[in-house]
Amino acid sequence: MNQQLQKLYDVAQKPTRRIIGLMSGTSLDGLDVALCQLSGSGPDTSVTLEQFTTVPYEDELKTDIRGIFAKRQIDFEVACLLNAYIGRLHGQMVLDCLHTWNLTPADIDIVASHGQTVYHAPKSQHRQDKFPNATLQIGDGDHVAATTGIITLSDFRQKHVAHGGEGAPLAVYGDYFVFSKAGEIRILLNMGGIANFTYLPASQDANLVFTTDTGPGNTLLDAYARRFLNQPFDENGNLAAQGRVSTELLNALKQSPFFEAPFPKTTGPEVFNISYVERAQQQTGTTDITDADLMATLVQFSADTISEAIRRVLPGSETGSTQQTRIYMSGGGMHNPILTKAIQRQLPDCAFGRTDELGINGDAKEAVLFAVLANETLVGGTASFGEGRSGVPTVTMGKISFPY
Ligand SMILES: Nc1ncnc2c1ncn2[C@@H]1O[C@H](COP(=O)(O)OP(=O)(O)OP(=O)(O)O)[C@@H](O)[C@H]1O
Ligand SMILES: CC(=O)N[C@H]1[C@@H]2OC[C@@H](O2)[C@@H](O)[C@@H]1O[C@H](C)C(=O)O
Repeated sequence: MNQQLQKLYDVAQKPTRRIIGLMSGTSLDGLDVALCQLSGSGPDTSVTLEQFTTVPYEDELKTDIRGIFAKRQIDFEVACLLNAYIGRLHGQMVLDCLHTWNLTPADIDIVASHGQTVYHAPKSQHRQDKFPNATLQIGDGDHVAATTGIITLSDFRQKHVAHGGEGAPLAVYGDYFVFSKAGEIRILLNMGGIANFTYLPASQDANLVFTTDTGPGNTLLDAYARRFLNQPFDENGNLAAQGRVSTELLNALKQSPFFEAPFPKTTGPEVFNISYVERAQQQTGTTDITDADLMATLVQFSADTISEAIRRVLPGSETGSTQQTRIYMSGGGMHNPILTKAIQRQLPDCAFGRTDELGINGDAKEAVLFAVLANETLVGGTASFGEGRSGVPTVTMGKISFPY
């Protein structure tokens, strides 16, 4: 037998596995690297986060990625070069982290690499009958494996699409396996570039679990922070705090068909970008509002669309429960007090916390997710979510790259 195959077989049989989860999100802030210890699978998954760091991206890399990111027309050579380059770079970043943590590649069983999303096109967005849902992540897993010498699982989203999903949010698998608790209605709210949540019923009935994107999280805030402040983001919502919400603009921003569509649904900066905001400003004659007012309006837009989506699953809605719901926040948006306070004001009946209180650092949660997904591919694969009726196909994800 190929020795690498034997190694994989051995890893799958170990009582615990050390898996490094890698996530580079739509904010392009850097690579999240989560070293996890995992045992069990499916709802019996147990995960301990041993180490976590975000390796920041150099400005030049951000510019290169932005050249092709979420754009319908791009320089294809750049995409081709970045696919290999990002794979190698992520591999090198893993090696640097291991060095800092006084570990070697031999201490790690698997790398689980999300790659960099460069385009996301669910059918509801591209509207071309003959084409299925589609999504594209680059940073090829073979390069990660060859650079680190560690067996790598990557490109997790394609199997989800192949089984009728939109390729996202994948968080639902990890959220259900790791955070579901009998007797508690939990909502896991992640606020990255795009916001999404997973609904976990108190019954823990997998058929009732579902997940959806809600629309923009930080993506528009970051785009305008770059323009107005020459900063990657509006730290602590400082600029937004100085502004007043324009109700007319806010209402126009909420007119996207995305918000009318039923759950589950996904989106990205392909839809929610500066052009989208500019069109809404032109329609409402608000092109001359101050930078602070625009930022305040965009924060309110994220907060409203997040809370309006969550409200649809609260007691009194179709779930019929009267229990209090606890919302566990994660992702960079949880550090923006203007955003979180606006959400809390809109959902006064909910209790709020962070996933940190469930043992997983909210900044690390998405990287941990990919370690959980890789673990599931190696040792699980049987957890069923109601035959995909909830948009959560029962599949294992990730392609296997041997280093040699
Ligand atoms: N102190 C802060 N004040 C305001 N915003 C913050 C703060 N810290 C982080 N953020 C926001 O969080 C973002 C990074 O979030 P995160 O790393 O979760 O995004 P991502 O993983 O790239 O996104 P996605 O989940 O869409 O893939 C920053 O770009 C910024 O908008
Ligand atoms: C296509 C893509 O990369 N989508 C991301 C993005 O970032 C947040 C939101 O949009 C989410 O749906 C998804 O990532 C997380 C990790 C997910 O799949 O759960």
